[in-house]
Amino acid sequence: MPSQDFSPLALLSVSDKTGLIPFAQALVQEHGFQLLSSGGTAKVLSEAGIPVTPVSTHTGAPEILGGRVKTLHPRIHGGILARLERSDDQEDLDALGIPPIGLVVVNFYPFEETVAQAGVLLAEATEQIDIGGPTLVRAAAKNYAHVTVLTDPAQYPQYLQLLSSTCGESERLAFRFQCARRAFEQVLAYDRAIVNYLARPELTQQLQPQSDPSPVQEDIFQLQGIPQQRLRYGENPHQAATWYVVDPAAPGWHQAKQLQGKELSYNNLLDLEAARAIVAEFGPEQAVAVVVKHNNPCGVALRPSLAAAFRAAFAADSVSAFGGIVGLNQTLDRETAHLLTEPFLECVVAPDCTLEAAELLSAKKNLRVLILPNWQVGPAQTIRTLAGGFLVQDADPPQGSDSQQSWRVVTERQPTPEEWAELEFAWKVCKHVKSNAIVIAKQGQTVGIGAGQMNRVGAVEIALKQARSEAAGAVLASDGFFPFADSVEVAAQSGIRAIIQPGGSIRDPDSIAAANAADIVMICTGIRHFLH
Ligand SMILES: NC(=O)c1ncn([C@@H]2O[C@H](COP(=O)(O)O)[C@@H](O)[C@H]2O)c1NC=O
Repeated sequence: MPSQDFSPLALLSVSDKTGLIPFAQALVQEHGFQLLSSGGTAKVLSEAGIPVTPVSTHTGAPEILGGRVKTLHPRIHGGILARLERSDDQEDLDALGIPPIGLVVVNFYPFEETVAQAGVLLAEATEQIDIGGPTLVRAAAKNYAHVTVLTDPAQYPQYLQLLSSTCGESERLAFRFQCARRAFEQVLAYDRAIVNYLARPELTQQLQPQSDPSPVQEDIFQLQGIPQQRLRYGENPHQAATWYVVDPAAPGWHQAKQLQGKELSYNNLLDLEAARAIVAEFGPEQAVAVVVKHNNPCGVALRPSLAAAFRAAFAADSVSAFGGIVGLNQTLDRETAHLLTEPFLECVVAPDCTLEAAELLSAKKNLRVLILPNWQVGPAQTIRTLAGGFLVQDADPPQGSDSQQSWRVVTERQPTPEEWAELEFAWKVCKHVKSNAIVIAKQGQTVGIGAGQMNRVGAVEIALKQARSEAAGAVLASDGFFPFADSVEVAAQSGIRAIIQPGGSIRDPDSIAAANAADIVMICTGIRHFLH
């Protein structure tokens, strides 16, 4: 019998008893182990004539709750987890008379096999979730410095071979470490099988009536970010802020190249993202420019050239555009750069920039100029915090299911092709204005925007006031339905000729009647775009 430099006490607790008897025999007869075992395992061993102490005898605590608690005892876990090189751990063991355990042999209740059978009830499957086994395995794996953990009968011969060999402690430690890693992998796979099973939709029906009638079915949401930049401050100077990136390899602002200008601020990043999202509503075929202020667009324009688009977007509300953030969807050229150098602007972002344009812009040292290659790619989900948690929702996608094909003309007059185009433009912009949102547009340019109002007619009035005489012959978009006919009536008085809105109010007929009375075209999209 080789001499031992580890505890010869082994705990065997296995559901799959394959190879158990010869292995246990070898442990006892050839290597001098004393065996501890849980009920069923102890029975098999003693029937085979192998000396074994039941865990319940060792702990003085009987197995209870029909086997739900067998090995969960400090006399077991203290013996497994003790760091034998530490005198304080040793003192604890001595004080309580706990012998260290050097080998733990466990395999789990066959959960996967159980749930693979047809017609297994949730209650039956739940009983097959092994608690004590993974606890033993995790404890032994954690203390790999002193304990060997075997989780598969296929490991038995290899372990016996190691015991018989003359190899040194470093090789034994390497073996224990490898077994520990394998053990944690098995625990992980076991838990994954449980999670997958519990996610089966049909299980909800099997829940007892006294259980929660609306259990949360979602998986745990894990949010992890890599710090990209400690920002100078947050929304206000007294708020600390950091910018995190979820996946450095995926498209996003971390891939933007800043050609010049001061460091990006928290508010710059928010406004840049708002500008990107608006620009992403439009394809690259036609030039689009947007000026964003406080996360709302104050001017958006669609034109054959980028310079013309910027000129129109800026002119849409040149008062608000002061200090704005500009988003462009085409390569920033010399002509556009020239226009950008005139007003005071905070940032400009474009998918690319010519050398000439970059040179011109360099005269405006403080203007932040960014090149964002994958500007169409936005987040798939959005996240907002609240006391005690956060909310996650799918992003409102650009050019999603909301298209002309699904829209309905609800008025007597049908839109002309030009009106269809104008309404589509206004609708796309309106989606990016804080609710209640109203956008008035004419010839591919916003002329009035009512943002973040607490009542819809108030937003209409603000937008009309800003549009002034331009409202005549313009189109109007509303992000939510009209609760009353008043918004349509006010719009009609200013000469609005077409309206796009989701529809869905019980008073839709009133709004439609008001539109018909004023010869206004109205489209109901069937989809709304609140933005809070
Ligand atoms: N509850 C406990 O304390 C506990 N301790 C060990 N087991 C598991 O019981 C099985 C062995 O039981 P038995 O020796 O009674 O056949 C093993 O799969 C082992 O992972 C337990 N069972 C379930 O959690």
